[in-house]
Amino acid sequence: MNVLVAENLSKVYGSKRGVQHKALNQFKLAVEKGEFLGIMGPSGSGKTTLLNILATIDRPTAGNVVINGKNVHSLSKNKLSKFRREEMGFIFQDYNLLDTLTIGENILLPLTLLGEKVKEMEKKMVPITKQLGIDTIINKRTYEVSGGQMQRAAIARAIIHDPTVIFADEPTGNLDSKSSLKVMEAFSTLNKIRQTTTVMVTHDPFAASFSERVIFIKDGKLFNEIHRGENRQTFFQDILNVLSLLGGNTDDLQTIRF
Ligand SMILES: Nc1ncnc2c1ncn2[C@@H]1O[C@H](COP(=O)(O)OP(=O)(O)OP(=O)(O)O)[C@@H](O)[C@H]1O
Repeated sequence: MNVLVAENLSKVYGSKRGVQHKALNQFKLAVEKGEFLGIMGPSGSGKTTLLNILATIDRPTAGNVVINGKNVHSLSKNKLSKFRREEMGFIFQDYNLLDTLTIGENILLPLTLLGEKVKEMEKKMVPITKQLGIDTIINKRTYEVSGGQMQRAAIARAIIHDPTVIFADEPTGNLDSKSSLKVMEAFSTLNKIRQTTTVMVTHDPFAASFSERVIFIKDGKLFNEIHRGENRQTFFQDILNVLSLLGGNTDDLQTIRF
């Protein structure tokens, strides 16, 4: 069953000089329930534009996004805010945790906004923080924990209200290779256990190799897509092969971790 469908998405940006740029061109995408999808492509290919439109942060020039049967860009402002709170989770490169709250309070934020009882909230938090290996740091502040721990807390926050879909934007962008491994292992395991649909944009082939399918974008269009088999290492090599065919910004390949 598809929980996220994008139909013929186009995005045209205008420039000050009146020149138009087509960042997305009739883009189609269908994501199945529980799938972990990676989106890759050279700098400027349209990844962020696509993620922002899917996550309702930006609007398409043409086309539709249907999540859980709802045409999200046609919802009223109030209905869209409610939909975002209940059905979406977000993970950002720079974690976006609030420094004034403890790690636990940050994780519980989506449930606090939904008005859940404290006991219920804590019951939900325990298995998730254990799974992510951050159950011992919930009373700490952000400045007392590492980047990897902050990103695992951000993952817990994104998943705690059981959203229909999680959108992740470069989740390993600020992490070293050891932390990236821990974060991606925990993230993909949690995604499998809870069957939470995940859409992740990344430049990092190592992070992408934890997805079940990777789509590659070039000039606002689908360039290729590959599926993971049993072996993550083989998938990693397959991703590198497509990236070398794709060309683009060679800086992207300098961050590769083997
Ligand atoms: N607000 C905007 N106004 C005008 N052009 C834009 C705007 N946002 C993006 N673009 C252009 O649209 C194209 C796609 O940009 P986008 O940020 O989606 O690419 P990307 O694949 O995410 O790149 P990167 O990997 O560098 O983040 C680029 O050519 C970019 O310059």
